[in-house]
Amino acid sequence: DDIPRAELEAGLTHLPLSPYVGYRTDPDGRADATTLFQLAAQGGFQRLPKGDATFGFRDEQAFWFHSRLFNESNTEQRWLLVLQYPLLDNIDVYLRYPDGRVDHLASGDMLPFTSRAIRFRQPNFWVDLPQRTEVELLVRASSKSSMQAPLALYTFSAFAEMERDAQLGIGLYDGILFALFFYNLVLWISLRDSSHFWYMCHISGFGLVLFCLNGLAFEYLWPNQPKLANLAIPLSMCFSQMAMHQFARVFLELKERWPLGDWISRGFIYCYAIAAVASLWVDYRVAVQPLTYSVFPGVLIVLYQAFHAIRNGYRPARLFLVAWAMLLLGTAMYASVSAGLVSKVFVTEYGIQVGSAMEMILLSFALAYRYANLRTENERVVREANEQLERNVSRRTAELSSALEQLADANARLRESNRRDVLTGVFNRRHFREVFEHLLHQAAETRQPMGVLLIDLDHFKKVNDTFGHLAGDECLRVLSQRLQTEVAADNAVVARFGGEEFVVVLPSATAARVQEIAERLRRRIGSEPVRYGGKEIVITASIGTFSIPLGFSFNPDDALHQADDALYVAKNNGRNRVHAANKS
Ligand SMILES: Nc1nc2c(ncn2[C@@H]2O[C@H](COP(=O)(O)OP(=O)(O)OP(=O)(O)O)[C@@H](O)[C@H]2O)c(=O)[nH]1
Repeated sequence: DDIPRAELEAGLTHLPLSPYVGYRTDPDGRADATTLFQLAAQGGFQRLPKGDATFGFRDEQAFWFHSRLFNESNTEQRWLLVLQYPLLDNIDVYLRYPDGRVDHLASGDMLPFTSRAIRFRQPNFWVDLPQRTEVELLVRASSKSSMQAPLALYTFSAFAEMERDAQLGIGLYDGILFALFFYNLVLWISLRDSSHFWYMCHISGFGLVLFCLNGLAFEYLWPNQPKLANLAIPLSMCFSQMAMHQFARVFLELKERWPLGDWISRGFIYCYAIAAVASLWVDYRVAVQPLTYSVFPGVLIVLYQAFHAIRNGYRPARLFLVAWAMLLLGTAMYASVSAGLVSKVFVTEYGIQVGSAMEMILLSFALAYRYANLRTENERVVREANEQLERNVSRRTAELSSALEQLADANARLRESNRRDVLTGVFNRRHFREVFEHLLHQAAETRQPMGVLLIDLDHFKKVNDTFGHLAGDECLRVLSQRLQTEVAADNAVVARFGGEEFVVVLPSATAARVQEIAERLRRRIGSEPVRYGGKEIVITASIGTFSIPLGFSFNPDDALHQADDALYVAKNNGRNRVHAANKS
């Protein structure tokens, strides 16, 4: 019998019972207290493994714990026995006093909350420990959840003090979660970014799981519905895991950035949806055990997704990864306790709270960072679009003004070609008429003399007949060039008047000057034969001139008529000569 008895010395206010507890498994759960008290007397109980009542998921129907309590000198006689794990289904406490009396107390989350000594999230019992009396404690615990039965004795005041601190911690934690929840609710409503919505789901799912696990959900949400309290654990686990994967999908933009990772997340989400529905029917243990274990690969895959995103240059994933590492640490610690891998100490028991609180806060930062990132990205896109637009506009403007220039140019050329005779390049008759009218008007106004010459090539029909029409064309071209160069110095206007007939207007020229120029032109035409196709074509011209007397005003038709008459005389007088209308 090497398990020591728990001795309550004077001044002691609380005592964890693990070092003083022996345990025994009850595979079919049918053993009764009387038998177990006998077994205890025979040393049939073992010390706790690693000195700690944490066993993980076990197949045995029940566990029995035995301890001898001896109030040696403590003035406090009424103690609170607390079972510091809220998820045990049934707990039976038997106290055997020296006089043979056995008290039986029952609690656990399969009984309504009111069965507890104190309304508190962990099962608890009043235990009378009179001074200098050994009381035997026998506890039967059964659970479909992980088997943990850390027992402790508290005086009422010590319990109140301990609980104050614990409630403060829990309040702080839930306060952080509530604040982040509502903060992101506001962000979601105002920004309409679904990542905030999934973050809220992630927070509330996670918070709900912890609320169930630490017994507060049973205490505050459904104190009289033990069944619902038990069902809430697998359901909230499924919900929190679905929200976690969905949040990761949205935050890390997996659909666009890593479709395979997206598919894996969706796979997890579908599995949890099925598990949630299944947990309504299947046994609690069957549901919770795989769910607890599935948290490991689930969190790891999200961790890997974050790594993947960082490797592909997605900056917001960095903070996400740090946040996730915190959660991973906390979750791993908690799950390890549940699985009985590590003992229950502060860091392992509250690691999940600390880790997840850090995670939630960091994720909130990550969301803000992501938002800022998106905004900068949007601004960049808008700026680039604007720059592109400006470039396009100035290019189009340049194109347009060049087109306008070309058009103006083409218009000018068109206007010019409208004035010119196609064959010879000198002004055509229509333009000549406009200019002539203007010049006549100007001459009358400024009282300047002016001359007009009508030049008709002699026997041009014969040229065509002899040398061909193309040769005739060449003659017309060459002669009109000669006319132009000959009178260029006199500001003269040269135009083709008809087939082989030209007209020349000489502004400011006196009658003598008109005669002189006409004579010069006639000589120039006749003196130089036109060369075409190796042949020399001699051409002469008859010219009729009309000098407008000073101070007289003529209309174009009358003036031309005068010149034409003179030309007619020149022709009749034998051609190749000049005749002035004014002389006749
Ligand atoms: N090759 C060519 N011939 C032209 C053109 N325009 C008119 N002619 C010819 O010029 C000739 C003018 O003939 P007519 O009016 O009889 O006068 P002509 O033969 O010059 O005789 P006179 O004027 O009396 O000396 C015609 O045979 C027309 O075919 C042209 O653009 N090119």
